[in-house]
Order: sequence, then C-alpha cells, then structure tokens
Amino acid sequence: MLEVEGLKKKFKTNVAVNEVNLYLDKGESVGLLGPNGAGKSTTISMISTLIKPTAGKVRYQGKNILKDPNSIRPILGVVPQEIALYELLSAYENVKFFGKIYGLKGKQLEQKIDQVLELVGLQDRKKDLVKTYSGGMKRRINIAVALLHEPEILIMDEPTVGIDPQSRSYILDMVRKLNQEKGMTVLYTSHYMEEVERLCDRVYIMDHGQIIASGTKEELKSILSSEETVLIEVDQTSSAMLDALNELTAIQQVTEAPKGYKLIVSKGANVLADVFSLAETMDIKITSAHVEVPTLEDVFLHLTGRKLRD
Ligand SMILES: Nc1ncnc2c1ncn2[C@@H]1O[C@H](COP(=O)(O)OP(=O)(O)OP(=O)(O)O)[C@@H](O)[C@H]1O
Repeated sequence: MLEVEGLKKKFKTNVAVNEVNLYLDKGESVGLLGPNGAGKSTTISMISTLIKPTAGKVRYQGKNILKDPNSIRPILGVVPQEIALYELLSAYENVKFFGKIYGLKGKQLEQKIDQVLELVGLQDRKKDLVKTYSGGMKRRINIAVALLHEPEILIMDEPTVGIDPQSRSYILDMVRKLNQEKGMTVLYTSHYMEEVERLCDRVYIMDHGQIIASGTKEELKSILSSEETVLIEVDQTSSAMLDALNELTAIQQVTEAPKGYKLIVSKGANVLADVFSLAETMDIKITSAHVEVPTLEDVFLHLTGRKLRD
C-alpha cells in the first residue's frame, strides 16, 4: 500500500535519516521504535510530504507521491508531536476550523465533528476553551483533527509523550480500536517499547538514522533465541560488581536495573553459579534471580549495546 525506498535526509552535515526502507500493508499496525534523535520524526515528516527528502522515494499504490504531494494528503492523517491548536477557541471551534480547511461544510461537517470528538472522548467538554485542557486532552483534539477527513493511514509521532496516564491509556485503546475494528492502517512512532509491543504487529527499530532491524515482534525477539535475560536483585549495587559481571565470559551484556542488574547470557550457560560466587566474594547478597521473557527493549540493547531511553 505504502512503500518507502532509500529515504534520506541530510541537514547540512548531519545525516538525520539514512537509506530507510519500509512498507505498510493495508490494515497493518506498524511501529517505528527508536530513541530520541533516531530520525523517526524526520522520516514521518518526509512520508507525509511536510519536508523534502535529500534522496529516496515514497510510493502509494505504486506511484511516487513526492512528485505529487497533494495526492497523498487526503489519504494520510498525521498527528504531529507539537500541539497545533488555538488556545482561545473551544475544542469544537478548533475542530470545525480544521474541518473547513479540509473542505467539509454544512451537515457533513457537523456530523464529522461529533464523530471525531466522540472517538477521542471529548464530546462532553467540546464547549470548553482549549486553554483549559490538559496536555493529554489537547493531544486528543489533535488526533480528532487528523481523523476528520477519514484517512486510510494514520501516522502518529510519539502521541503519548509528556501526557497524563489517563489520556495515555485512552489514546492507546483508541489507536488499537481504529486499527482492529475500523481497519485503519497505522504507523506508530515511539521510544516507548511497551506501547509498540502493545499496539503494533510489525516493528522497525531505528537508530542513528537507520533501520537496524525489522519484522514481527516474534521475529525480532527470535534474534535473542540463543540468549536469555536474567534479572538479579541485590542488597547493594556497586560499580565494582557491574565491572566484574562484565568480565564474565558467559555474560554478553550487563545493564543496571532498578534493584540490581539485567544480564543477557548465552542460553544454557550456567551463569548463575558464577554470579553468586562473585557476589559472595564482594560481600553482596543476591536477593532474587529470575529468567525473563525477552522484550523489544532487550532486542534494542542487544543490537546497539544501549538502552532505548539512555
Ligand atoms: N530541522 C532540522 N535541522 C537540523 N537538524 C535536524 C532538524 N530536524 C531534525 N534534526 C536532527 O536530525 C536528527 C533526527 O531527529 P528526529 O527529530 O527525526 O529524531 P526522532 O527520532 O524523531 O527523535 P525525537 O523523539 O527526539 O524527535 C537529530 O540529530 C536532530 O537533531
């Protein structure tokens, strides 16, 4: 349905996006997961024709849309990171304003406004001025605006960053429903692994402007099939313990966890015995140790040696 090929964006000497290839099939929910500065916003700004790529193609049903940006705009609903609303107008007036820009009018416009406000759960607050809204409610109005023209593809740029938990959970449920019940195709950008894990069927992992891995969640996790994640908790953490764990050959990666350390170890290696004796020599008590199911965060860590939220 939508294909991105060799997409590249250079800002002076900084290559923000480098040779990105990705595709969306109809009805899919696809995640673009990566840390801050990975190039996610720049990628989706190019797909939605807001900025011009240095190189590359974006095709919708086989046609290069970069040559005719107006053809793709009715198809895409884009929810940007920044809130673009008039604070001194009500939610209703804001949505109406954007509806008119989309060319909607009369009864059809009124119906659409009702529908999208209902969808984002703000129908009962529609007469209130936007300046009285929380950040999460404003984000929901932004989503309502993006849905007004019934786009085929919804593109969201980190829609839950910096908002209250209630709005966050509302937005996540709504995206799931739009995808699963209404068949809307979704491209969901985030640095929150849990959100992508919950919402998306297929995932692209991005770092330093490049797609470093892609596939279904299961395929990505199978990258770690020869490894397992072990979480150990200790009565006191120390940098000496961290260094010593790093020295153990059966341990591939060590990161600090809230009360201890997260270890990525080769499957079958009896690493725990070594870890316990190491702790003993350092007078550290291990209070718990358990093997975890790998997450997309672990895949990212494995591929880059860094955490998503470093
Ligand atoms: N207009 C611009 N001019 C110069 N550099 C830019 C511009 N926009 C983005 N960049 C740079 O491009 C790189 C990728 O930024 P981008 O915003 O696409 O990342 P991101 O993954 O969306 O992260 P974030 O969540 O922080 O927005 C960064 O190094 C950023 O500083």
